[in-house]
Amino acid sequence: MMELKLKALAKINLGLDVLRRREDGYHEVRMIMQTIGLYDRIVLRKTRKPGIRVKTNLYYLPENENNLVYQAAQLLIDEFGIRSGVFIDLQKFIPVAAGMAGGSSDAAAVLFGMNRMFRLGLSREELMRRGVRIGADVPYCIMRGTALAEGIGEQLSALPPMPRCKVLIAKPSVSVSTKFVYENLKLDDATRRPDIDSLIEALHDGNLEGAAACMGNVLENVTIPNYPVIAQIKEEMIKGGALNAMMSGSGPTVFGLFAEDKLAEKAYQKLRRGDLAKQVYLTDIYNNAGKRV
Ligand SMILES: C[C@@](CO)(OP(=O)(O)O)[C@H](O)COP(=O)(O)OP(=O)(O)OC[C@H]1O[C@@H](n2ccc(N)nc2=O)[C@H](O)[C@@H]1O
Ligand SMILES: Nc1ncnc2c1ncn2[C@@H]1O[C@H](COP(=O)(O)OP(=O)(O)O)[C@@H](O)[C@H]1O
Repeated sequence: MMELKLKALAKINLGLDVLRRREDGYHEVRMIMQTIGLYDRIVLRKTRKPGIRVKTNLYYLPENENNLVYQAAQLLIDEFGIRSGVFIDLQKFIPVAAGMAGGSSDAAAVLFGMNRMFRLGLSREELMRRGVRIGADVPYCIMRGTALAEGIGEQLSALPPMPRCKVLIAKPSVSVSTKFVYENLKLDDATRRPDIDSLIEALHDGNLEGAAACMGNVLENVTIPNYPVIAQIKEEMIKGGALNAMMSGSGPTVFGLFAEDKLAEKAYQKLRRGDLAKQVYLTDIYNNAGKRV
């Protein structure tokens, strides 16, 4: 197999709670992860010339070892002494630095693809264990679907799939670094925390409205005071009929869940015409096979 075409799907966090700060600066989390239908396209090609070459359609993304796809390829080349080279063509559609695990999902796709291309024989779990060296969200991006993520995000348990609904995505043009958000999170009694257990219960019941009502992201305590546009987008989605709307990951992307396709389409058009967010998408919930539910 000389060439593989891969899709790297984005995620949203239906719930995100932080339990404590560890000695090494990382945080122990409890998050509900969900794959959605927004994706980057990756073409992975085997080359006779050794080494890794990366090409992307976004001028501001690195094409060297700072790109997470480069790191994913390097990891397997080193461990397995792979002698051919690889060319990775990365076409980005997932908003960058947005809280949607775009880079992590690209890395996950390359790990998955190289495992097949070079017949390394690694199981999904073995790939996941390697992925965490690249980023806390990489193991989940290999697993996909609906999952509870604990530890720093790498301890995963599958959950019953999120019921079908429309997902409206809006990314305002502000940049927020994940590191900044975690560093500025205060975990005192005044902090509003989501109830992750109730969210899990609603998923077990297949209850969309119940799950939406339990959504919450503790990191909004840091980002909303700094970027009020996030709260404005949430309000607009809820006014437009969303069951609920919330920031994904460390932000600044906001997503809204809609039970009715028509309302979702209307809210999508309105946000696209307005000026709260430049990048606006309407998509669906995806499962762990990378298919729409
Ligand atoms: C917030 C979340 C929620 O899914 O996602 P994004 O907003 O990035 O999509 C994740 O916890 C982000 O995971 P990821 O983006 O893979 O993190 P990494 O690259 O490993 O770490 C970036 C920085 O975030 C902080 N970090 C990350 C994960 C974690 N559990 N605790 C942390 O404190 C650390 O300061 C670290 O230096
Ligand atoms: N393949 C990649 N896609 C996107 N960003 C990447 C990639 N490789 C490295 N990066 C760097 O990682 C940073 C955050 O990436 P991204 O995964 O999009 O955000 P988030 O973790 O918020 O979902 C960017 O600033 C970018 O420079």
